[in-house]
Amino acid sequence: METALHQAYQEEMERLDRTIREMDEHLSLLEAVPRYTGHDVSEQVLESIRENKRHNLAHAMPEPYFGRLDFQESGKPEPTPLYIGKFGVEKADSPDLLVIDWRAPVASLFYSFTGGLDPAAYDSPDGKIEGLVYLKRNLAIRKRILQRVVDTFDREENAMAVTDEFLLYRLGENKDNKLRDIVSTIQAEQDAIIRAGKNDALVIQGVAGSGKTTVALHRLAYLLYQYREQVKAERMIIFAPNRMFLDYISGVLPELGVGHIQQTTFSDWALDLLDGEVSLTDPAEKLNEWFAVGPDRPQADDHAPGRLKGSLRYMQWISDRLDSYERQAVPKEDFLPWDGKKLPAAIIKQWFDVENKHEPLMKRRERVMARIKRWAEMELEKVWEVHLRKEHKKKLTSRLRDYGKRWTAYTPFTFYRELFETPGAAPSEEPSAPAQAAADSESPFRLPEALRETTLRLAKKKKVQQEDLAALLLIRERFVGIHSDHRFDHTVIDEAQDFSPFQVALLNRHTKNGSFTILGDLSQGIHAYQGVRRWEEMLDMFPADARGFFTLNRSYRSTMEIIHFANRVLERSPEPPPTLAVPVFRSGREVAVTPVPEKELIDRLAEEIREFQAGNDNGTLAVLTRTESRSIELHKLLHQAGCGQVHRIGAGQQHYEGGVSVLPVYMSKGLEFDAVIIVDASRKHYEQTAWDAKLLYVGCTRALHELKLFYDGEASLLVAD
Ligand SMILES: Nc1ncnc2c1ncn2[C@@H]1O[C@H](COP(=O)(O)OP(=O)(O)OP(=O)(O)O)[C@@H](O)[C@H]1O
Repeated sequence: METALHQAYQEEMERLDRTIREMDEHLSLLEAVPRYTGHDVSEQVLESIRENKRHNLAHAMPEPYFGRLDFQESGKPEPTPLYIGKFGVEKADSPDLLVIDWRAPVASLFYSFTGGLDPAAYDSPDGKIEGLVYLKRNLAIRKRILQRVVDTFDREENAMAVTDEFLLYRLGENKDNKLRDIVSTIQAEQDAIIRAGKNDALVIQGVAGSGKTTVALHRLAYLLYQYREQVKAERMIIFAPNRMFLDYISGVLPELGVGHIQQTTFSDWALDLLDGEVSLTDPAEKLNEWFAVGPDRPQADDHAPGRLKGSLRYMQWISDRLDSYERQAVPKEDFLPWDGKKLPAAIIKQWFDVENKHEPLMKRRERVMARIKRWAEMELEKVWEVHLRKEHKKKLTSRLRDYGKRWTAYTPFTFYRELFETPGAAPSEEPSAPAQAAADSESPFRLPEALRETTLRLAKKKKVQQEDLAALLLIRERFVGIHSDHRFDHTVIDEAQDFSPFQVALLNRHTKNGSFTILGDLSQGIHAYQGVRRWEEMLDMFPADARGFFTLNRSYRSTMEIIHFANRVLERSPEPPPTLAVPVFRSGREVAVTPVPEKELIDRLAEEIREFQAGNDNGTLAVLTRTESRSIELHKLLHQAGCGQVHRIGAGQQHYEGGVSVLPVYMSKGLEFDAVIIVDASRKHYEQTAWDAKLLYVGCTRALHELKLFYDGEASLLVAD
């Protein structure tokens, strides 16, 4: 066995030497060709191919490949060793490949092959290709030096390695402040998602740490490679919960050689489209209200404002209002440019309804108004008497102005605000167009009076809440349409359990062919006042033959001890989930639930932080609090206790710095830390409710290697022995 390993190592060293030499030579040849900057199109194309090769060679050189698969295609005399890397690399003197891009069809075998002597197959552009796998080998190369060789399958022994040594090695590493790529250790169930067809809306339910975010980013890189003629990076978009999270994931795509993909939050994107017409209320206010401790917290049921305004019924209600407005927008009176001349209302309506039918509403209004003016001017030319014509002209100008006033030009916000002006949406004496429309509707949807009042009160200050944004964008779409710059080839929604069906339906209108990757975890649905309860709320929006539902149950982030502990928290919830996370076989320290009286807390935390910093150079540690005010308090006290650099993460945070951080649990969602200390894990702070269980679950599953919980008084029933 030892000799076999030694031989394999020797063989791979030689192969690596040859590969790097060839790559060096190839790069030198390409560098020797002067860069073309002229206007000849075919020369430009050749230059861009050369530049792409230079880029790939330069980026691939330090770690040219990470895997080898010996595959004998049916009908071929012998197996061919295929080397798989982050970038495809051609030989200098032929189009043959030295290294195969991980996204190429044949490379899928490296990920999907899980052992056995039976033929394996992959989908190529020419159809299914079958053959036999002889060897699957992982290789770690760092800075051009071969460091490890691990065979996970050898046909002669017909055995798949029991544990994926390579995966465990990667998972055991400490993490810094950025998420990393996983190309060398993508698992079969993740690969199936990454390579799923472009024109499907994929919804992925994955337990905490199952690689959802990572997989979604790899999927983007795959789509760009596989459908390079149809999708462009600039027309792909990732929606994430906050800017700090975007900063945290920002390294993965460049590592995969992919740039220029739009990355935003739904609020930022919406406010940008609304051209600064409205602003949002401070999100911290809402978070503090929803995440308050004890009876002060509002009920997060279907009547919560976010659930109501995020529902498809609300979307329908807005849409009905717009339909009604469309039916009634044209004034009912004829247009009289001057006494004795008339443009019948029926004709104006015909211009609006038929001739400009496919234009958005405000454009139609503009066009029809211009046409009325043209008509009147032509009529004016027929008047020969000069002084009469002058008089008519004057009249025309003022009557056009009056007519325009009767046909209000709304902005998305002014239209939306008017919907809330009439109590109970009942018609007033002189109803405005939207209020009249609201009254006319047969839709059974009624907005609760209190919500109407709050919305109106804020609107008077030109403020809205996050849950109003989808409605405003829907109105905007009907008023001015969607510009091609705002249509996406593919849309990723991360932490989608916190998105509302209305938001997804709206994004669907901006996304070509329903091409989506929607990922989340219902067990982490801590924003229950706005998010979904069941994935069907989103899935049902897409045609049955153009959607896919995947589940990821293996958790890669945390040790077995942490996952088992976090699972127990969910099991003690009044609403336990149907499936729990399955950890990979990686063992670490036991989770500690320790009583720490309040007066000793700061000293104890300071000691933990110092100990951690002494043993972990670039490690990350998080102190997770139940509320934001508590994190402000602890941050200050730790600072006074001389704890050095401790970052506080609040609602408006833009960057994640790594190191030691203090933050409320709800802000930690999506992030991960080498070690986590949850403070206030007491009965008072975490009750045995479904929501608190989710909150605590999120906190526990942020830890990679070590988890501690401190409580004062009685431990929460969710974690007590
Ligand atoms: N196949 C893999 N190989 C190596 N590491 C992996 C693999 N899959 C996931 N990981 C690691 O597991 C961790 C969790 O990944 P990620 O954040 O993408 O999961 P998630 O499902 O989005 O988590 P959460 O829902 O808890 O935010 C990351 O450190 C990631 O690098």
